[in-house]
Amino acid sequence: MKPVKVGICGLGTVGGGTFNVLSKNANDIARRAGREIIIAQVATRHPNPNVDTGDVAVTDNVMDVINNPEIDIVIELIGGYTIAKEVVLGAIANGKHVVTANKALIAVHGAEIFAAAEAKGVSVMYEAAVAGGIPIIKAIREGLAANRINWLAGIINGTGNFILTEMRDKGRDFADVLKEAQELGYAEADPTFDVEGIDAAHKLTILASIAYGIPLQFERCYTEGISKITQEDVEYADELGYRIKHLGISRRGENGIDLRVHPTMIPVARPIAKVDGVLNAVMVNGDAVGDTLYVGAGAGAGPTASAVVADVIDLARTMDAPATAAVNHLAFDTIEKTYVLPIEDVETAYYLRIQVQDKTGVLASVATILSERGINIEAIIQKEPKAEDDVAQIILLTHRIVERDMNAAILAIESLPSTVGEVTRIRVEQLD
Ligand SMILES: NC(=O)C1=CN([C@@H]2O[C@H](COP(=O)(O)OP(=O)(O)OC[C@H]3O[C@@H](n4cnc5c(N)ncnc54)[C@H](O)[C@@H]3O)[C@@H](O)[C@H]2O)C=CC1
Ligand SMILES: N[C@@H](CC=O)C(=O)O
Ligand code: NA
Repeated sequence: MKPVKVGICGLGTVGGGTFNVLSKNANDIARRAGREIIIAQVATRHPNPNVDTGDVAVTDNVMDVINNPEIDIVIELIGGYTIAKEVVLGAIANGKHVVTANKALIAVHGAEIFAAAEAKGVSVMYEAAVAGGIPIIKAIREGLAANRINWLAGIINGTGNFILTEMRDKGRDFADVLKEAQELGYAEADPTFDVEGIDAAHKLTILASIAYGIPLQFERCYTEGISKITQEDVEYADELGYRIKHLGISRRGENGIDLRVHPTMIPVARPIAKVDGVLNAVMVNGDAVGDTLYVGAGAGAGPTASAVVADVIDLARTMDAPATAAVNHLAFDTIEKTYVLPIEDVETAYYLRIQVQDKTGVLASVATILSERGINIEAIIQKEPKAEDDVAQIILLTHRIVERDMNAAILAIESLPSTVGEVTRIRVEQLD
């Protein structure tokens, strides 16, 4: 069969990894794809010291790649919404298939991109966009295709998981670990996307869309990052038999679907609680299969390139087959109408940490506030002040309650004369 020619736009962490995997494993890849895959051209702003481009044509103008008539597949690895979008839409307009790792672009502009691709009869593939090297898109779309998906939950940001793990295991400082994650190529160009949960929200938006057949609706995803997690909370979680993980969670309920990214306390006995460092993990529950768990590296050159190249191989296998319709995300005429629940309507259990000046009678007042709102307490720890001028702490685990009621309870607790500062709240999930 005629070789497939690819053009790579962006030669940074993922672009460099993709170039190297395509070059190093060329023979295995050709065997699996049933044809040779040749890198015809690369567009990049900066050279990559880890890549020897040899005699491959290199340009600094992405339009050279998009307009190169030899190229069948454009691989977009620049990132962001501007040039990346031009590259993707330009490639589609020129009748080329696209592979991208850009979750921000897919989550926010996916509907426009997939519509353009459908109209042109080409495919846009994005396995690398969610959970890096884990073939989670393939698992949900193909492996679990028989199921009605009930819920999914995952650690889907490698940088965040790396930070939380280093904080817990080595007591390291947040900023210091983030810097290391950036040096290792895990973090987004703007690392607030990682630490404030935006990157995980992009990924959850994509996962939920495929899992439930619903539109991409990033703007409805509740998003909370890890930047407010303290060493204290990490230690108290341990004491209670829990781990704090930054999770993306989506559950199909009677009244709608929840779509939320936030720090979550999960029982230490759950396998996902032990998924540490840059590893990602996604649990998916389907009505026929039950619980499934997928674990692997969520960021970095090699793991992400693994997913990018797998998409290229998939395309190489199928793109010239007669009557092969482009597979683009969802069939648009089957998209389900759904209601994404506002976070106030979502029900979870809670960890609360309340700082108090004088404990006498405070616990009773807190218990009254909670019970008046139907909130049951599961466990309590009280911590004496560490120094004379320090505050005492009351740590509570509650049963499940709708967030609106918990918000009201927290406001009331914060208004008590002996409460100091804001109440810390972390949502708790059993994941069963
Ligand atoms: N780093 C990681 O572990 C992962 C990254 N991703 C996604 O992959 C994409 C790329 O990320 P990284 O490789 O980390 O970024 P990077 O910053 O390391 O690389 C970006 C590349 O794009 C090039 N570039 C920027 N503007 C350009 C322009 N106008 N024309 C030509 N080239 C241009 C730069 O020179 C650089 O080579 C992003 O969408 C990111 O979200 C997805 C999964 C994992
Ligand atoms: N910045 C992202 C990269 C992969 O998607 C992460 O840390 O997970
Ligand atoms: Na993936």
